[in-house]
Amino acid sequence: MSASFAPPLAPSRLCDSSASALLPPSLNSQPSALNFPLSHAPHNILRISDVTVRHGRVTALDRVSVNILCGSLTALLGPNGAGKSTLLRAILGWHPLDTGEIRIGDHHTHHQLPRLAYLPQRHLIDWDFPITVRAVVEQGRYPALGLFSRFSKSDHAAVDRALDELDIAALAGRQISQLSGGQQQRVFLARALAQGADIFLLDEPFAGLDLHATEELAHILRGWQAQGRTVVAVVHELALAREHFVNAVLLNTRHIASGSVADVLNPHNIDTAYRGGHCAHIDDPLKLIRTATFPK
Ligand SMILES: Nc1ncnc2c1ncn2[C@@H]1O[C@H](COP(=O)(O)OP(=O)(O)OP(=O)(O)O)[C@@H](O)[C@H]1O
Repeated sequence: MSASFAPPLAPSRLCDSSASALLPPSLNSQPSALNFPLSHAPHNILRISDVTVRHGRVTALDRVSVNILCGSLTALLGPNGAGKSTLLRAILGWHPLDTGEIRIGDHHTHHQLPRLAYLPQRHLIDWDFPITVRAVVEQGRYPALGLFSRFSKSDHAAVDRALDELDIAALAGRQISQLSGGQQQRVFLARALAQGADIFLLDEPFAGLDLHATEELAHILRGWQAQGRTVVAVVHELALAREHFVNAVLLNTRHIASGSVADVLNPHNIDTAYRGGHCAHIDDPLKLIRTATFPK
């Protein structure tokens, strides 16, 4: 099954031809924050067609087709083992595809990797590693540097802008181990931003965040979307997806549904995704929907 959808909000500014004129002054004065040319109209920035990924004998994705519109804010949902992380990693080119193809716009992903920024799951990051906030954010510039290249003024400026945008400039000298979970998450988002990417693949960015940090992160992601950045985030809580996201993709090894959050998270789709797959222990999908519709 294939799906293509437009966000219900205004078209992405970075995705249309008048983008630079519409950008907020803070971004207009920061040309190197975005390293990629602006296109002429909203379009499908991620084109995932008939993708199968197997890990040995396990089929993680089975002929999944879905398009993600440029400048959209999309929650990627599904039960444990549904293939969400595999899909993000496949987009990054880290898993060979058994069938199908993934394109960034009209191009193969390997020509477009600098456009993609990835936030791994929290547990994959060594938070005790002795490194400062600024040094983590500087890592975002490394892929663009040659082997022995030094940081240029524009690299330092990109790091400064990312620290400012995530409001963590005051923490630049601190060790990441000394930060709260919400602050740590901002550091890694700043690293992604410093890279100059315009497509953000975030694996469970809300995991472990309290209500306040969740609200702050959602605010940041909505801001990115308003600026025309494309955000795809793995989300486990349906209520969170309903409250903070515009679009949703529901997976359970196969594509179940995609479109606006309201359309995707209906009882039928949730039942199909969570009962039909690995999560038969969820005995009341309607309860999930009630929770999703009326978050406490
Ligand atoms: N490196 C690997 N080797 C073998 N099997 C893997 C590997 N990575 C993932 N899998 C399997 O592929 C399937 C999809 O895993 P994936 O991590 O993509 O799911 P997920 O939806 O992200 O799950 P979760 O919500 O629990 O993080 C699972 O059955 C998982 O056990």
